[in-house]
Amino acid sequence: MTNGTEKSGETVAAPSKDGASEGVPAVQIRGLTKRFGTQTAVAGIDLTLPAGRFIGLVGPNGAGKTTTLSMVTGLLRPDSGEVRIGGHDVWRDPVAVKSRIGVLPEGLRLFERLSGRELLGYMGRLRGLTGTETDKRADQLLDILGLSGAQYKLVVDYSTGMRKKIGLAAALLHNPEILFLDEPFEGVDPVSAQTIRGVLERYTSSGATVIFSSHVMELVESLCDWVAVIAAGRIRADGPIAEVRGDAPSLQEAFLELVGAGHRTRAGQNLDWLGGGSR
Ligand SMILES: Nc1ncnc2c1ncn2[C@@H]1O[C@H](COP(=O)(O)OP(=O)(O)OP(=O)(O)O)[C@@H](O)[C@H]1O
Repeated sequence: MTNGTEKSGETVAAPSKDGASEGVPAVQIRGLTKRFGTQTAVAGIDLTLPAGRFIGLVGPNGAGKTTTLSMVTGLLRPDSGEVRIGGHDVWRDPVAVKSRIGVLPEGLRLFERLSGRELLGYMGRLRGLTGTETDKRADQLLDILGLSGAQYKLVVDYSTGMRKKIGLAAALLHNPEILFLDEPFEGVDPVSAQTIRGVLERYTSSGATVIFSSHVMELVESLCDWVAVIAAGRIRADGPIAEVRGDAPSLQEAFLELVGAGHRTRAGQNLDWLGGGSR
């Protein structure tokens, strides 16, 4: 149930005091599909993700996580289906959607010949912030993400973890309502991971929504309060973590059962030639 109103087929969010949408789900996906040649990457996804949650999208390699996130954020056109962000259709109302979201895509392409500082300056202008506001926010983000010392270095010379962090800063600069992150912790050292975690927890504690994809179940279990499990382009389970975990001892165990990979955990038994001893 929402407290939004219907207007020419569009769900309009009832604005709260701070202008955020109340009651309307962060993301509503209906019948989403995508094929690449004969390969079906996303095979008809229906999913509603609530606002104000820390949400993990988990699934094995090739499950369709990146393809789904790319379509949800308007980076890839679906073959069929519909996506609404905060009640706005991603393809019919892209400006309303893009002003509300921040995205850290997989394999993020950045402007390599700008310094980290210049990149944030450019993103701030693109997002309609004043120079003064952009500078203030950039200073704070660079500081908290430990990038102040590297702010004048060209992005092309950044390490993998530094690229994730400057990408995150760029995605957060305009204070979006919903943040989409594709594998934000991959290639990130434990100290930087802790920093990113702190920033995201601060962000969600004030009512914003984070949706991120990951393979690391322990991370999802400790960070998220909501999870969607995807395998072979379909949603296998979604809901509050405790509900999806059910009676399983951990989310990892529940995940292996849900994606039908329980038997593969014993697959190493067949590799009797591998390891020390005869060559
Ligand atoms: N541009 C493309 N061209 C052809 N096939 C693609 C393309 N993008 C994705 N696929 C295929 O679609 C399927 C889903 O890929 P996707 O990258 O969405 O999975 P994923 O869950 O993000 O995987 P991973 O965890 O390994 O990153 C895979 O079988 C992949 O090979």
